Amino acid sequence: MANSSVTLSVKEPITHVIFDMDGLLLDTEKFYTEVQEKILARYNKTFDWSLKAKMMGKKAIEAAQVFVHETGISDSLSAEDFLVEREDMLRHMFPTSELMPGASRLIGHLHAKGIPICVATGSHKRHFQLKTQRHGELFSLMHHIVLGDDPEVKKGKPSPDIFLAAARRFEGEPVDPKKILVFEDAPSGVLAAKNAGMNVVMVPDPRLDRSHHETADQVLSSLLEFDPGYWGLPSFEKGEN
Ligand SMILES: O=P(O)(O)OC[C@H](O)CO
Ligand SMILES: [Mg+2]
Repeated sequence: MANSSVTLSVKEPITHVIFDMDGLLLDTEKFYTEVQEKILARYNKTFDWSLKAKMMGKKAIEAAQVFVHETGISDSLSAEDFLVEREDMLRHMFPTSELMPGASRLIGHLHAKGIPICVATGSHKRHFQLKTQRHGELFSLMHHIVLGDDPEVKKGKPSPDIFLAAARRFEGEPVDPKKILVFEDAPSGVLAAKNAGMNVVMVPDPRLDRSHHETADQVLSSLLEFDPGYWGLPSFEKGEN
């Protein structure tokens, strides 16, 4: 993590914000973990956080390839068959998705202050619809949403593709990446934001190895801890929630 004593005088004030979705705005990473634990148990193997760290944030097929190869089950289960099997369980779980603490307050605040905000998620369209079906009002505050199966997203995170596509879709002149703040929970997402030349606040699951924190500009244990003023964004009003 960068030295927190760095002051605003050497940092461009943030004008635009990009949010990751799974594990950052929505508490959906637990569904992937549960399903992957179940599948691996069949092969007498356990799913751990070092494997989770390599999969999270990625496009479905990219994560699936990591899963079958890293666990050594690729001769018995192809990445494509893993996705079919996983899908059957996930589609029942996703509609129950809940917001992460502080997500609603932060999105509402930035929107009310006129800060352009958007989502950049590795999730594809069908999963996005299932996960957000109870949260339409909140997601409607986003200027735009870039999904993992968007034609402009050639490669998933840690490629910068998705964040560069998200930046291009804001109104007006091209936005300097140094003025964009990305919120991420996944190591691949943090790297993608840095590869795009952007600032990144990481809100990692506490079970993730701390070595993954080092690339982020700031690490928080919850969105509730975020101080907009530190980044040159409008501060929360007293009592705002
Ligand atoms: O974290 P996101 O929103 O990029 O989503 C990526 C996958 O769908 C889940 O890890
Ligand atoms: Mg995520």
